[in-house]
Amino acid sequence: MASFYGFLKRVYTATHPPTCELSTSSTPIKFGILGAANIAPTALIVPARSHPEVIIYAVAARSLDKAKTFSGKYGIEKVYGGPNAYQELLDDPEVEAVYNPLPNGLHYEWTMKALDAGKHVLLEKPSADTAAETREMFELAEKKGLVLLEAFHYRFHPAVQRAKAILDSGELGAIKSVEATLTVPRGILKDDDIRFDYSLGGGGLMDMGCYTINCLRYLTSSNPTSVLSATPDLVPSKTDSPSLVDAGTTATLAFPSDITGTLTCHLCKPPTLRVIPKLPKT
Ligand SMILES: NC(=O)C1=CN([C@@H]2O[C@H](COP(=O)(O)OP(=O)(O)OC[C@H]3O[C@@H](n4cnc5c(N)ncnc54)[C@H](OP(=O)(O)O)[C@@H]3O)[C@@H](O)[C@H]2O)C=CC1
Ligand SMILES: O=C1OC[C@@H](O)[C@H](O)[C@H]1O
Repeated sequence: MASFYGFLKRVYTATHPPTCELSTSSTPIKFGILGAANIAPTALIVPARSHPEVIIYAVAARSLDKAKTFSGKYGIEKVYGGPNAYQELLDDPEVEAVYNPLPNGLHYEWTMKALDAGKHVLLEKPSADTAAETREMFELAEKKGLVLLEAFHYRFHPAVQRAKAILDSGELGAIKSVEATLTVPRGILKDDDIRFDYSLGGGGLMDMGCYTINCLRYLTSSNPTSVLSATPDLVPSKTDSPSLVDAGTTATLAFPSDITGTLTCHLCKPPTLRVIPKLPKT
């Protein structure tokens, strides 16, 4: 009972973190946000309130009204709105770091522009549509001495780090197989969500699947060598052309040392009560 109470308390504190005074001893890093995205308050604006070393200084949105409403709601000082708003934010010399929560298909373009403008970037996952684009972004950041970080928050969770430490210690013996599952229950995402739009880098594997692939690679400390099987559940097409995006995918990948990794991801999974990790079949 005490641990359940502790769990509720941790969830509450995570969503309602304490606020703090701005640091007087150092100058906080000024962040600008590209797009008034749904995820921005949860991922950055609210958590930043308990970090005196960071200030959310500016937001840019394609509509000035939307940008103003957003900045008013979250107390953001500087507002950019209209078709050139993103570039205007990047041109603002006060902005030192940029948060890029644009649709996946725009990550590469605006991260390259932000790096070109000399800004550090916190980039939403998945970093880009292709490995080549991702490499280019990280190479540019390195060349310019800027920080570019993909927002895989799960990598900072103590539970994941503990699981990794146990596996790395060898106390369970050699890894034989790893499973990673991440799904969104049906009915949460609307049909017009960016996640279902191929032209914006949508798809279940791109959205939830990027976590599961990342997790398999992280826990096995290796990269897959081949795809043993992959079964997409395609979003029904609204036209005569075949659907280009998956709502979800299940795949098994081969890793070095005869390890297999199985991933399951889905954006509209029928409701399930399974939230507790299950033990592997022996
Ligand atoms: N790390 C995490 O836990 C999470 C990460 N994400 C990632 O964050 C990103 C954004 O997700 P989410 O906040 O849910 O998405 P939203 O649809 O809420 O936000 C996307 C933003 O992109 C801007 N945009 C620019 N061009 C377009 C376009 N052509 N069509 C649609 N939007 C456009 C919009 O900004 P404007 O205001 O200028 O109109 C909009 O606010 C995704 O990459 C997603 O994978 C999402 C949720 C959780
Ligand atoms: O963490 C997340 O949860 C819900 C997803 O759709 C989102 O894009 C993802 O990053």
